[in-house]
Amino acid sequence: MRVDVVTVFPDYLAALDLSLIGKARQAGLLDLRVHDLRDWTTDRHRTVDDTPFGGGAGMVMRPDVWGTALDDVLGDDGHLVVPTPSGEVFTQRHAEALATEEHLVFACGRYEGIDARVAEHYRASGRRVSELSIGDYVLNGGEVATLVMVEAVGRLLPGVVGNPESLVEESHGAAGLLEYPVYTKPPVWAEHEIPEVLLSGHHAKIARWRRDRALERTATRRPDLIAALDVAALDKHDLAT
Ligand SMILES: N#Cc1c(-c2ccc3ccn(Cc4ccc(CN5CCCC5)cc4)c3c2)n[nH]c1N
Repeated sequence: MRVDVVTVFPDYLAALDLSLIGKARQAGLLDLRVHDLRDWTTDRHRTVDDTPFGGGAGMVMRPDVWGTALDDVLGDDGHLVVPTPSGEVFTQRHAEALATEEHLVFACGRYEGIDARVAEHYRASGRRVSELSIGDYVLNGGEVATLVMVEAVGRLLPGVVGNPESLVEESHGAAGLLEYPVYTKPPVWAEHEIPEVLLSGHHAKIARWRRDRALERTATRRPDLIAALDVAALDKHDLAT
């Protein structure tokens, strides 16, 4: 997969040189390129923003600069991803769908956002465009959201995560449940013991206990997920354990 990121803060994406995503890049599993939007400006001040039509606080990012940048970077096959507080909330389902793409281009806005005609223009020209938000809180730009989405998508690519098995059982996995609690040595820490069933070696009981804890957590912390629970997948998951 090729991923391009266009931003006025290229250094923000340095974290993608590290850990699993960094290793995936070195292994050639992920071709990640970060671009400075100002490289497409034409004035001596390398201006990327201007005042908003209709008034209001702050500045808006110019469509002309973004247009020349994205025309260069999108190529024929790029799927444009625009992080924005007004986007659809990004979920594991979005990560799974984006992980099937050959080429993603993330447009990181700043100020009060990118001129709305940019996303409109590429959608109207038949391009796949996803305007996505990573949650209901306000950030200062799209870079943090891009880091989140590139990590969530990148780890789903074949060969990136050592044990693909671990991708199946995760929170928000196939059955849509939160993750069960995990423990490791020592068996007693600060007078806290390990749930006995986990020491039993009885795999069916352990799987059932984990499923029950996941259900409990989900009902307590994310009742909204219970409503959307994929019971069929849960049963399949249940039967498989
Ligand atoms: N993903 C994601 C995001 C973002 C995000 C993503 C991209 C950009 C580009 C600029 N900003 C800053 C900003 C701040 C406030 C507003 C609202 N204003 C009200 C009237 C006109 C705009 C618009 C933008 C961004 C924020 N925030 N939270 C998320 N989950």
